[in-house]
Amino acid sequence: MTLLSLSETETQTMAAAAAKAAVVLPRPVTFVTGNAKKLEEVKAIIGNSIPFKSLKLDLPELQGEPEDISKEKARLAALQVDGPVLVEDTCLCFNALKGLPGPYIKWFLEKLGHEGLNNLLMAYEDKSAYALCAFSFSRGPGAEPLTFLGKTPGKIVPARGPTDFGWDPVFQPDGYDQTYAEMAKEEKNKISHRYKSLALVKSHFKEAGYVFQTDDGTI
Ligand SMILES: Nc1ncnc2c1ncn2[C@H]1C[C@H](O)[C@@H](COP(=O)(O)OP(=O)(O)OP(=O)(O)O)O1
Ligand SMILES: [Mg+2]
Repeated sequence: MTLLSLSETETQTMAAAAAKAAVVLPRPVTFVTGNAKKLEEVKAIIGNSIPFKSLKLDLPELQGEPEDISKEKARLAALQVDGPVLVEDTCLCFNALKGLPGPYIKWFLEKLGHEGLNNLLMAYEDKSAYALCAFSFSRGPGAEPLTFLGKTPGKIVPARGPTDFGWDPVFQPDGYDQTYAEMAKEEKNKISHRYKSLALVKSHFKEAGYVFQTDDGTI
């Protein structure tokens, strides 16, 4: 048998090449979100590094741990899109409340507003919190999603700055005098929970070397 006559190094090289064989994705990655502001940030951070389009869809979210919610969103999105997808779920976690509201921040914010979020911590001296972003990527229906987590520590403060993006006015990242809302977009996009998890997504794409198929060949 030919294989038996190969040296150990040659066999290893072949195995490494096979493992590195490029995975072909049938189309660009669709980022599925119902949140226009999120999309804006993702576009600004990803740039041209990943062939990418978007779909406005508010996917149902399972209850549970952030990573599981994000993975399940990716499974649902892959079925809807019938192709490769990227989704994101954001949590705002208060340390005094052992991580809550966490993934439920959207509903807490909607019902309680910025002042209400501050009031939740009134009985506690510890105002520290962290923003957690979980991106999940699925290659398509049935493929197990990969999850990339980014975390930015900070504290909850009375609202300051423009109020056009969710809880940004009440979150002040550690090492800064400004809230997320007060910071310049470019500055925020350099340190945010979303930036950190997207950096992991980008390096995964670089390592995996996915090949994207288009109607007239591959890109
Ligand atoms: N800097 C921020 N990054 C992400 N979300 C933020 C930020 N500031 C405020 N939010 C809000 C938007 C939502 O109310 C909540 C995050 O909930 P999440 O389910 O991840 O978003 P969403 O439902 O608006 O979009 P999606 O359709 O992607 O789930 O936090
Ligand atoms: Mg949502």
